[in-house]
Amino acid sequence: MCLNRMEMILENLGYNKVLEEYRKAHHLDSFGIGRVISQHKDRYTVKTEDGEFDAELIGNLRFTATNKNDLPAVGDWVSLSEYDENKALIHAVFPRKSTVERKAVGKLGQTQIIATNIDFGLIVQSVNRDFNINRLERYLTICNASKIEPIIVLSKVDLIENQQLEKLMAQVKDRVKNVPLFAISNQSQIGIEKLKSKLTKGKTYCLLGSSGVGKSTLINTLTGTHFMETGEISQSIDRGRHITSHRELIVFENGILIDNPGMREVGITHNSDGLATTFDAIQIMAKDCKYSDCTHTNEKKCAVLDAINHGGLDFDTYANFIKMEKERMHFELDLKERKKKDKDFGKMIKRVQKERKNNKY
Ligand SMILES: Nc1nc2c(ncn2[C@@H]2O[C@H](COP(=O)(O)OP(=O)(O)OP(=O)(O)O)[C@@H](O)[C@H]2O)c(=O)[nH]1
Ligand SMILES: [Zn+2]
Repeated sequence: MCLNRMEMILENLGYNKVLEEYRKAHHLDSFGIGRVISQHKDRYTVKTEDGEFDAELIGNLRFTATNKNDLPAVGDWVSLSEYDENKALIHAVFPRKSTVERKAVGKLGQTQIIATNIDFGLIVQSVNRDFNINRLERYLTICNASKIEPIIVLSKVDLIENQQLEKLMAQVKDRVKNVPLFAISNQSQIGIEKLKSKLTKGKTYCLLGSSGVGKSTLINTLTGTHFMETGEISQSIDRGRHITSHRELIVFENGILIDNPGMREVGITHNSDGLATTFDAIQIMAKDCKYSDCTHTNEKKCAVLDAINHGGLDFDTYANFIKMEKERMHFELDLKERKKKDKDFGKMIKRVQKERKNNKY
């Protein structure tokens, strides 16, 4: 297949056939196409074949959005038209292949999109203070729930002895099966080339992990640039985030990287598939439980509890599963409650409207 220049540039940004077909089917050919690389409130930076645009939504798009999550987010493909030098209007958001979400802080049962159209999640965990397999499983669950392929990156390996690293790697492999595992150091550059060779042009990688594990530094190491301000430099300014040169989505020769500055706390939302995939051993065992709605906590003839008693299931894995399952149930309850509130509110509005109509003469 012979690609023209536009297609080449867009393909490096992650553009593909599915998006092109959508564009044709929805008669968006007359608009330009680009990818949202950063967002500041209702302003977006959109990267296109002609460079970067400062873009806003056309009014219609803003008013027809039923939910905040319908609006563009970092990673989205959009149709746009230029109206001034480097200024553009966004007319449409393309359907998303995947979204990474988290629980919206302080908002009952609501989610907030972190990034969209992600192919892989680079779960970064540092081998010193941050190392925690339960948390690793939590991030794996988020990936699985979001239909994103996980890759585990143990960082800061310069801080420990080789022997200790081998022990940690064995621990991870023991609990987490079939997920690629890399050990790297931004400091000594160990493992960087190996990780880089695993990344592919045109694929989008979202960095996930606690604050301070070295995500921004890893982006700098991989791209060989200083796109990201890292913790050390910017600690004095507003706890280290968002300096103006900051770009949330970065294109380099081995793919597209999205940093994730917001990932302070990771919560499990309503998608139960994520838990099932992460804990598929438990899910398979659960088929043998006597009750189909078994909670695996106190039931008789529970295959999962049996497995623990007979050494067929690691207790820590089980405990982590139960903890996250509880969180998921809480989230679901919150969601139901919010829906009910919305419904009650809708009824109230209707009633008031009716009363107003009846009072007119
Ligand atoms: N020893 C060592 N320190 C590192 C390494 N990589 C990063 N650091 C340090 O760890 C600190 C945090 O690094 P960042 O890259 O800012 O971490 P981050 O994950 O992006 O943090 P947030 O932006 O808060 O999410 C900085 O002081 C880095 O210099 C490494 O490989 N080895
Ligand atoms: Zn059971």
